[in-house]
Amino acid sequence: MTSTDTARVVHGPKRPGTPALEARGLTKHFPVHGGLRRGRVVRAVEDVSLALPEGTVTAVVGESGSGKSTLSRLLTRLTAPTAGELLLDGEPVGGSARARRAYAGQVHLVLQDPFSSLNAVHSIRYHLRRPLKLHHGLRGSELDAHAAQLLERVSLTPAERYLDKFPHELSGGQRQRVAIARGLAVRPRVLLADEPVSMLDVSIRLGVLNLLDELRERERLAILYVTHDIASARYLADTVVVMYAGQVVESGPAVQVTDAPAHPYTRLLLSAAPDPHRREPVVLRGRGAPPSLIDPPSGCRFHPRCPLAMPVCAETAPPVRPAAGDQVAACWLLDPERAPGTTPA
Ligand SMILES: Nc1ncnc2c1ncn2[C@@H]1O[C@H](COP(=O)(O)OP(=O)(O)OP(=O)(O)O)[C@@H](O)[C@H]1O
Repeated sequence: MTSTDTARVVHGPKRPGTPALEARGLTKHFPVHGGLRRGRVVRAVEDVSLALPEGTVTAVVGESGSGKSTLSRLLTRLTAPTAGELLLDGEPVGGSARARRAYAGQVHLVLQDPFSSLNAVHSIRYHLRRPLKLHHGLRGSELDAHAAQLLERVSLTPAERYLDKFPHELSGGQRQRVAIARGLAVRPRVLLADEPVSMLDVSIRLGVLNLLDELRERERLAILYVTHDIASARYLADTVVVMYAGQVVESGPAVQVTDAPAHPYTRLLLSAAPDPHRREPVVLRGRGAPPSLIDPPSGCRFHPRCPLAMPVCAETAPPVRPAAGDQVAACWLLDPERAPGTTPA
């Protein structure tokens, strides 16, 4: 592969066949409504192309404000894109109400805070029976049998112990499992998990990550794992996609990206030693701040913070280039003609 500035690079696990979900050139600009910058836009996500094949986990990592949540909301269609398109099983996703309902059945969002998605006044039985009724038309004893199966699929066993409990009677990890079980009731093919463990105690995070891994393996789900914690991304994901200031700066096999990062920003993320007790979004203090997404820096958006920046970095955005194998990065250091120690032709 040579410079890829003319061809669009699709980030995500490399698997033969059609991905369950694919994003092409997803872009989101939020209009600014008040203040001095009224009429301008926040460039939250810029031209992101991503493929999520079944049976794989793709992690999107980056510090606070890098656009991770906006990307996952674009993938759920909760946010309308400024540009770009989504393909489900290779077919462009339609805009009709029917197409939206079908999409919502296939692509499920797992929220950070399971409390916000479970209703305190209803039992677990109610939460699980409802989607089974609405989406699959189940009735009577079938409902309880299927609700119990859902709990077993998320390792809440014996199911009878949980069915009549209320959300507040469960631990955070158990609530997240119930929220995932309820999502599974609709039989999705894609799970979008946005910081699914960041609000849980450290001791139970691994259990929920392992559950996601089981679902990937056993049910062949395509999973997007959004996190600020690059160490957990390495643990769970096949592929890591690193975002900075709304753009993908690097992607590739998780072990490769975390063992031998090609982009200086990925190195910076890795050097901010992951604190497993961290609950708040990661901000890399002491090394400058992420840029304004209303007036992003010219050239490479990372150049004002980059310890290795060259003059070209402030002038021209770097194309995405191969680093090693399936690992790619958008950095001028990967250009043999620009890297330090070489003489431009
Ligand atoms: N509805 C909105 N209107 C205007 N700007 C928004 C909106 N939603 C997000 N943004 C802006 O888009 C940028 C990306 O935000 P986003 O929440 O996607 O980042 P993130 O990486 O998920 O951060 P965090 O980890 O803190 O949630 C930020 O500058 C944010 O302020």
